[in-house]
Amino acid sequence: MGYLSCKAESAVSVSNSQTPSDSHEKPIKIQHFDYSDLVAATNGFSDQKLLGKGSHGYVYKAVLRGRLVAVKRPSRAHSKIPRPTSISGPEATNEVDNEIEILSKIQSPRLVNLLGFSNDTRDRLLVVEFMSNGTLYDVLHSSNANNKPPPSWGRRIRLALQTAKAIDILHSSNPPVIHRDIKSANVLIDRSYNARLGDFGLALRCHLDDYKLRSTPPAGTMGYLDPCYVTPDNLSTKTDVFSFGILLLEIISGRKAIDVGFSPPSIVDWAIPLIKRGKLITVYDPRIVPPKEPVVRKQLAVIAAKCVRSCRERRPSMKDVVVWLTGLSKLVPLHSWNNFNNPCTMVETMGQPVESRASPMNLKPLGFGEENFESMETKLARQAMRNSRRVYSDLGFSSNLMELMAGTDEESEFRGKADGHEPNSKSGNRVSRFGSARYFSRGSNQSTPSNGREVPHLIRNQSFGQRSFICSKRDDAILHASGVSR
Ligand SMILES: Nc1ncnc2c1ncn2[C@@H]1O[C@H](COP(=O)(O)OP(=O)(O)OP(=O)(O)O)[C@@H](O)[C@H]1O
Repeated sequence: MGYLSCKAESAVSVSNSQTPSDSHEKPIKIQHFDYSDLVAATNGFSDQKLLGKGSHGYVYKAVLRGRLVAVKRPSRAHSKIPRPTSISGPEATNEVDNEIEILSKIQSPRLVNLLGFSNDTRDRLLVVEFMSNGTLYDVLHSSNANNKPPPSWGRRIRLALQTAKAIDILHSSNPPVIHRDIKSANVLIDRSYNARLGDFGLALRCHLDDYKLRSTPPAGTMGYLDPCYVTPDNLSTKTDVFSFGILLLEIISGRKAIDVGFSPPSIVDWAIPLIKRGKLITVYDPRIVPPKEPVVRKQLAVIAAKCVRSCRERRPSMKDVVVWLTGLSKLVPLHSWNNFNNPCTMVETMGQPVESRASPMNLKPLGFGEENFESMETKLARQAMRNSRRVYSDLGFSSNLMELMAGTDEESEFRGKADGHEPNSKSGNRVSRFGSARYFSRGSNQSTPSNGREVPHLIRNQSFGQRSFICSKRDDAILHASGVSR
């Protein structure tokens, strides 16, 4: 096939000298596979081995050298035509070499990593890590068809965070990599239900002033494409930030980026006016109860709104997004996404939808490749969870929230509320901290150290004594909750 180039070979030699982003993972040595071995491993590219079909070609399941892998084969029929749902970028034929070139220089547990490619230059095949749990698109939009419950909020935030980390890794590499095709169909779910970013066919690895960037026509997928990206020199990392914002809206709402069943069909045109008017509940996926914690509800929506700002200079960096989502992941109870110890008790305790009980997403133990989210506080929180306690952890998150919610025109409707939520504020909202909780009685700035006493249940014991959690304003209280309660 005419699209083959020697770029892949040179990329491999570079790759072996690279260290992966996560030092605990062994670097993958990119291998050359005999074309005939790949044909044999896919039973001659049989339908039984077919995992899926994209606009660039077909993906097959195979076992190679004792390892389960995915083999990507560009379609000749599609090799010369643009992606059907995409705005045309480089020809599909170049995407294979592009993917090899990019992925051989960057490896991470947050990416669908390249394992090798075929040595036959007429039919270049990519061998990448096998992702056994489909795509984020499937998780969000095919759960009804598969008779699977939609993912819990804890799970969704975690998938969003892992995707954000993947993009941040790309943007932080030198030279930066701009993915250009961030979408839920390109986020794959591995065997431990972690999100991994894949499909680097359109990615560009270059500095912003490189000729390569300035000479590459805009590309991406309709519904996710940054409206600012109309000429090559408009490309920046903020282009990916916009697409991530769309993906986050998709995670929040459970609706597709473009869905003619909605008016307006574009998710951004539909969701952002609702968010600006403070109608957050309307934006949340109707299939499950929205996140209980108002701060989570607000902040998820605000992060998405910030990412899709029309002025790209005002969009956050992916690093900011990672920090914010990390804060949120710590506010959402661990057991809504890690409830394998006693799922039923936890689901009932937390008032999460009952369907979560049956969810393999929720019941599957987190295993190999799991992100190490366990700071000291979350370890304590996990311990508390085993004792059927409710856990929150803020880890200084409140200040991020203030920064996030205040000070911008777009979020002005949140500003008043955010001010009222300031920790230790005169409004008397209490603050508690795990292990050394300080209770603030309503209407008082006097605090009392907890000396390790247990904090009563925030929601159930609404009339708990003088040192209450101001349960009549429990939403406010939750905002700063960082303690453990029974
Ligand atoms: N590494 C993988 N492991 C398991 N399944 C995969 C893997 N990569 C892709 N697939 C499956 O193959 C399908 C097609 O993937 P592919 O990347 O070719 O296209 P896409 O991203 O869905 O669409 P497009 O190419 O238009 O962006 C995916 O939807 C997924 O179901």
